[in-house]
Amino acid sequence: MKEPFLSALPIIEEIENAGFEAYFVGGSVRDYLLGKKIHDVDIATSAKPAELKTIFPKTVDVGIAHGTIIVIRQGQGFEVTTYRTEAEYKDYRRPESVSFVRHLEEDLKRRDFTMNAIAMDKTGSIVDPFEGQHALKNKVIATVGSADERFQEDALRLMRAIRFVSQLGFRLEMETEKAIEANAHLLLHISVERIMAEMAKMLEGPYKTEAFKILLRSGLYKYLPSLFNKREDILAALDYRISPLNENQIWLLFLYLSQTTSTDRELKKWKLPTKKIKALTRALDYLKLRLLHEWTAYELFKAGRETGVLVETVYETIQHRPVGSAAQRIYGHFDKLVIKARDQLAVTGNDLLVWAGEPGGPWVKELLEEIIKAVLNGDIPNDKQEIRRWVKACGLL
Ligand SMILES: Nc1ccn([C@@H]2O[C@H](COP(=O)(O)OP(=O)(O)OP(=O)(O)O)[C@@H](O)[C@H]2O)c(=O)n1
Ligand SMILES: [Mg+2]
Repeated sequence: MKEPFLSALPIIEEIENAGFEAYFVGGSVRDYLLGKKIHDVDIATSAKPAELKTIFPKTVDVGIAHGTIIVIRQGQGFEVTTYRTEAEYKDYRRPESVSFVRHLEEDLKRRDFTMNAIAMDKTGSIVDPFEGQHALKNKVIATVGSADERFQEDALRLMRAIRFVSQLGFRLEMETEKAIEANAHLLLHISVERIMAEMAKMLEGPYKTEAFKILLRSGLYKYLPSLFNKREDILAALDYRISPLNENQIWLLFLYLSQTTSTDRELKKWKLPTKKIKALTRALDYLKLRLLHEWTAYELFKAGRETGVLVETVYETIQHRPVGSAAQRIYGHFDKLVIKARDQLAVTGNDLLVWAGEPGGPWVKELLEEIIKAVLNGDIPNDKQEIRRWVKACGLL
């Protein structure tokens, strides 16, 4: 067995030594069987949280009502969850509390998709009562048992199904897709934060074009917080071009396509971090300029490298051109800028004050800006005396 399972093995062994069962479950087993990179291992056990606490001296309660604790071993944390069932799902969300059960199969039965309902013991043997391996082999996403029931237990699974399409390129089994359509409205019961977390993963997936198609076809898009939710026309027009774009690039493309006049409000509805909202709003302004003309040295300097790449990539997408060389082009442009940061300018605000012999004020910042523009545009070299001469000659001082 390999990492990261290897370092979690002692946890399973200690639980077994205490007379209980424990298995690797969920995404780690799925990704392992797919030969993909494994993020975090989840362990499911027949031991209840209180019993786990007698086995392990160091634990952290993270979701004890859901039966999840973190076991700390040699400074590393492992999520261990007691077998549980769907007895008390309410309001189409994860339940407030759960009923614990003693059999693995009962636990696997209430998981979302067959590919996520596979368990693996400490020797690497697979327990797969719902034919999850078959689904992996056939690249199919299918719910465990009744699709309506699974989506009604936790409507976030509607989004999860589609984000797995985006990440894995699998297709949805027919009943599962029909149930997404029939239950789409239940997404309204799910918090924006949880929807956003799935959306972020969806936007990073290599098969996002397909995911968007299903979002549209199933009608699920109508129940998203904003931006993607009203524009059937835009969603229908998205094609292979969006597949190389990352999350930020897609938000920017969408802001542009939607022609929204209230970027801030639309993005706030998704509860995006304020910093990200600001960055996207700023990028949208540069994108509008870029659509009018080629970057000027001053604009690129003001935008900065990262925003420059973001804007240029989306610009190329809008122009129906491949985005492959956008970043390199911006880096090349940026490298040629006479100054790349304000502190590289040969004069400071203080110099201006001394030259003018006048008290400070907004004029200092304004004049510095004029100088920066002139230096970047190549009107004057970045040299203190030359700048002084230029400022005087222009009558700016
Ligand atoms: N709404 C949900 C969320 C999770 N699960 C179950 O809990 C496991 C772990 O959940 P999570 O870590 O959220 O997702 P993963 O499938 O592990 O995907 P990822 O690789 O993105 O973590 C899933 O595999 C699935 O068995 C579920 O049944 N229903
Ligand atoms: Mg996981």
